[in-house]
Amino acid sequence: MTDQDFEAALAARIDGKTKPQGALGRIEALAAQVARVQQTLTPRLQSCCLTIFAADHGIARHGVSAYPSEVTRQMVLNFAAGGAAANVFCKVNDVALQVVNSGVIGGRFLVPEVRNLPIAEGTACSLEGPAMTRAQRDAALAAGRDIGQEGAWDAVAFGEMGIGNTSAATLIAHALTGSELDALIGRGTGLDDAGLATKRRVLGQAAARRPGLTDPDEALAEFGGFEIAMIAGAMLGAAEARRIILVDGFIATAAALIAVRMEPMCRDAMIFAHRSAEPGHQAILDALQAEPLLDLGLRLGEGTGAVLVWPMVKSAVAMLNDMASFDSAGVSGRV
Ligand SMILES: Cc1cc2ncn([C@H]3O[C@H](COP(=O)(O)O)[C@@H](O)[C@H]3O)c2cc1C
Ligand SMILES: O=C(O)c1cccnc1
Repeated sequence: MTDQDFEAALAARIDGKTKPQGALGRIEALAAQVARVQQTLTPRLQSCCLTIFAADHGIARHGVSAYPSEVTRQMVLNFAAGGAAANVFCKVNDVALQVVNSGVIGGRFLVPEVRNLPIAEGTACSLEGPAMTRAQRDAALAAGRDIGQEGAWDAVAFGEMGIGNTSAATLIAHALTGSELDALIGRGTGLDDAGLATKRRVLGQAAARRPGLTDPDEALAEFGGFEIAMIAGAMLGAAEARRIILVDGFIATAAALIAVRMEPMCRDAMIFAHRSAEPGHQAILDALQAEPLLDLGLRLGEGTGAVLVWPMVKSAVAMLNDMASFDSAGVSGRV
């Protein structure tokens, strides 16, 4: 079947369902996207796995977050114990969850629920030099790519935990979108006005080290985090495996922009879940020409927003597969 024939058959199948044409709005577009990714008019969308990547950030020593770096490790143990927002949302929505130590300060985790794949115990501080070496970046991308391809999941979501990672994502967004740095900086975990002023000063100094940087590989090494690099790699791997990728908030979307700049085709597999309350998210979404499904004022990360849209995407595919057509149900068409 040619692409044109496939598109015509897909449109006919959706328009033939027992509803006024277009009446399921963006649910129809979602169903069509999944059909295109899987290259079938009868896509399958049964299983989803959220992988949360966790890592620490050298820049967090400079007062850019409302919380200390120790929270990264403490939250990983909370994920392992099942107590975080991401755990609760996964359980309710039948999404599997795994946690990866991409580079948390304090060494390996000794609980079986955490996969230890650390690149180092946190990045270097991007105020002083590159956050990671090129070798570390490439190792993180490769580890992520493997995770994006493993298993038999129909859909995947990627979350993150890393105190200071709104700073890393903001610096990446500045480099890759060309938006003014100040317009991208937000309060992250809830900085007060003094904290926000500090964050503006610190990020301004870090960005000034590499003015005019636009290359995604370079931006990732200069400003990234190990969790952000692994998410970008995982998205590349998942797209290659023709999996649907549910893209979470500000940090996950910054990783998505890196992945798309590295390999534009992977954009086709991405479903953008929600618009984060972090102000820089919109600029990244614009750069990706993405209109997210939800706008709930979320500003948590962990993959929480991505998991919330899983039932919606599954519903779209059920519409395509299970809903009756005018013909099959004997319902009269338009006059
Ligand atoms: C208890 C707690 C749970 C979290 N879960 C996700 N984040 C989110 O907040 C952090 C980014 O914000 P910033 O750049 O301001 O540090 C990341 O760890 C992100 O995953 C959390 C933050 C905290 C404090
Ligand atoms: O939208 C996000 O991903 C986000 C926003 C604030 C803090 N952590 C994550």
